[in-house]
Amino acid sequence: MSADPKIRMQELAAQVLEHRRRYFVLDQPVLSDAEYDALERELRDLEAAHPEAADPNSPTQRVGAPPLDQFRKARHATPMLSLDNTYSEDDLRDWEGRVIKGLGFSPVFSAELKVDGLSLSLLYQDRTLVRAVTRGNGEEGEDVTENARTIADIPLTLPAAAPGTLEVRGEVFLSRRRWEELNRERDARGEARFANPRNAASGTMKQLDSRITAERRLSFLPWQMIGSAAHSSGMDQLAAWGFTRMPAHGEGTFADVLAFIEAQREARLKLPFDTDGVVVKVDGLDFQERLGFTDRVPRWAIAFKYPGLQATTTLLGVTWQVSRAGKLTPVAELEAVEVAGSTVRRATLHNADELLRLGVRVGCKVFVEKGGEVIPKVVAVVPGTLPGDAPPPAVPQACPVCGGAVGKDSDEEVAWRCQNPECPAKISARLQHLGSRVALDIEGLGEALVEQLAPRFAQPWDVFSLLEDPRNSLARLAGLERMGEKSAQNLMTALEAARRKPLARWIHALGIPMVGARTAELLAEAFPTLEDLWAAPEPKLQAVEEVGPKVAAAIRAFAALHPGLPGQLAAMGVAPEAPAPRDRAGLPLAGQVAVVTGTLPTLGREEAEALLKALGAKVTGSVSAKTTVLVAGEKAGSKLAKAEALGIPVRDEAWLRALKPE
Ligand SMILES: NC(=O)c1ccc[n+]([C@@H]2O[C@H](COP(=O)([O-])OP(=O)(O)OC[C@H]3O[C@@H](n4cnc5c(N)ncnc54)[C@H](O)[C@@H]3O)[C@@H](O)[C@H]2O)c1
Ligand SMILES: [Zn+2]
Repeated sequence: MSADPKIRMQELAAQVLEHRRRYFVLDQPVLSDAEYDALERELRDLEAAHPEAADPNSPTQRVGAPPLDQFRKARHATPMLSLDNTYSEDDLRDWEGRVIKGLGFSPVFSAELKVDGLSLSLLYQDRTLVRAVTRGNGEEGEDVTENARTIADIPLTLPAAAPGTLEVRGEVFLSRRRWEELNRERDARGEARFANPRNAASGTMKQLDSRITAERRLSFLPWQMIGSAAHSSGMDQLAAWGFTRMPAHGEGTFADVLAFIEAQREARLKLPFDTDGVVVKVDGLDFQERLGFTDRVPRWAIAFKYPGLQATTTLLGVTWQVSRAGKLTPVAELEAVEVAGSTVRRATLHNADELLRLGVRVGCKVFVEKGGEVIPKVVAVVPGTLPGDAPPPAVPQACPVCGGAVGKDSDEEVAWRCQNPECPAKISARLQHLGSRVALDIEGLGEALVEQLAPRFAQPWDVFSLLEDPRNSLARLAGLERMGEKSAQNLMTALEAARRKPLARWIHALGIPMVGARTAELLAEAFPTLEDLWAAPEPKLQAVEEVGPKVAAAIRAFAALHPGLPGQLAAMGVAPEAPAPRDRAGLPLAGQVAVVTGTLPTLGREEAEALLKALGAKVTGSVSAKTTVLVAGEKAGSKLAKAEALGIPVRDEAWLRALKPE
């Protein structure tokens, strides 16, 4: 790196050009966007500080990259520019300042999500799509009309209300899901992964065979209608003519824009596709025209970018974490890197199959991504960084926590598991489940405490042994990390109360494979105590609604593995509260087996089910010969058909409400 600004500018310009080629032409970047943006920013800043030494042909003066030779080139009637962009609110305020200076007042702004794809210009003549062109270098792009025709969101013809000639610009993109699928196909063919959906979309638009493009199911969202009186009204019109409207958008004052940016910071992460910011535009065309353009960008628009969710870093090693039910998950140990404001040192590699497909080797560089999920993940290897000699990381032969054997439960299973039933790692996952809100709801039994407690117990329910010698337990608990006397006392109180929680919660809390909350509830109704459940032979278990041979076998296996459990729990003072079906006799729906389906006019599914239960009915999830009534709403499907076929009476919400005693 040179200290001489002129030489440094040349270095940077060469790097920027090379990275643009990799990104725009090859669709195989080796930097994250944030890393690339930093290079371009440094070059711009140097050029601004040393205008006399700046190269007039610098890439900062140009848009994108030249069009590819494989495609026919087409000129844009109006240049397709880029957007000025910023990561800071201060810069955004400065931009508003310049707009006010240009116009004399602060106008109405529009704000909408910045979809991370590639821009496309669509030309309609006689209300028919005649040409689709990529941005290219802004002056001319690639004619990709055949490929554009395969995109379902792009209308091939417009309704009579639309003008005969029309140019629409917008973003072509791939959903995250399609990107992942596409990468799997590439893995299978030994091709490098696309680092992100944007690269995948761009690669797809450059397919010479439009049948391939069609298979990949690209999407399109418009962000400009050339010539419309205002941005917002143009977008409304396009929506009326068959285009999809940007999912999040709004118009208003500059303060509204700032609020929109805040609101979208997290909300956008729930969308099925990537967005990298918010585009803010002066809404009115007359004002846009007064503000005009620089060589490269309009003055009337700016992109506010959220901190990039991707970074590149070096893979230092692969470790294995033993998670719930003994599953072994590979974890990437990374050279520390900043991603969206926090330091990332570890990222998930999902499972052994994905690890293999990703093709990582210790020492290579990887793209890591922090999306909507809590745990960052490794998404792809940075092309050209695989060390030649390192072997692929292997699944460990022994459990890294307990040293127990590692295996798969069945051939179809993706996950490798520790086979030791008493592995402390498993105990901690099961203890966490036991205390979770859906199970015994033991307040204070959080992750940090569970981690510390688990190694002391052979089974999760042994946590109740703490109640045997409360004084001693309190002292021990209070001595644990992040615990004090008060929280120790609270935990003891919560444990005491949990001993008398309903039987259904207890059955669920034990962690019997295949027995969820709902099955537990049905079992609790059929077997008033744990002893009864433990003693039940398979046919008796299968007589319970929703319990098939697999679930019955799982219950039997669990009981066989822990034969003394009901007695052991009773000895610790556990006395689950049995459901009270006996006093149901007088209720209007006593003895009925009900199923709810479809959308009811006012009641939610859970509310309707709760009401049915309160009225004495048993509620199940599927229609069978045992069902005595089906409560159906709008859009009821196969359950309704089945009930009708079986001659089961079908009722509606009004019927249910009428039964309810006021
Ligand atoms: N990783 C790398 O190596 C590398 C290299 C080069 C460029 N890049 C990335 O490419 C981008 C630069 O490309 P750019 O010049 O196209 O700028 P840009 O993508 O940041 O912004 C301009 C583009 O935003 C798109 N856009 C999406 N939603 C829009 C909306 N609602 N309204 C208007 N436009 C909208 C349009 O296609 C427009 O052309 C940056 O994100 C940069 O990080 C990365
Ligand atoms: Zn283990």
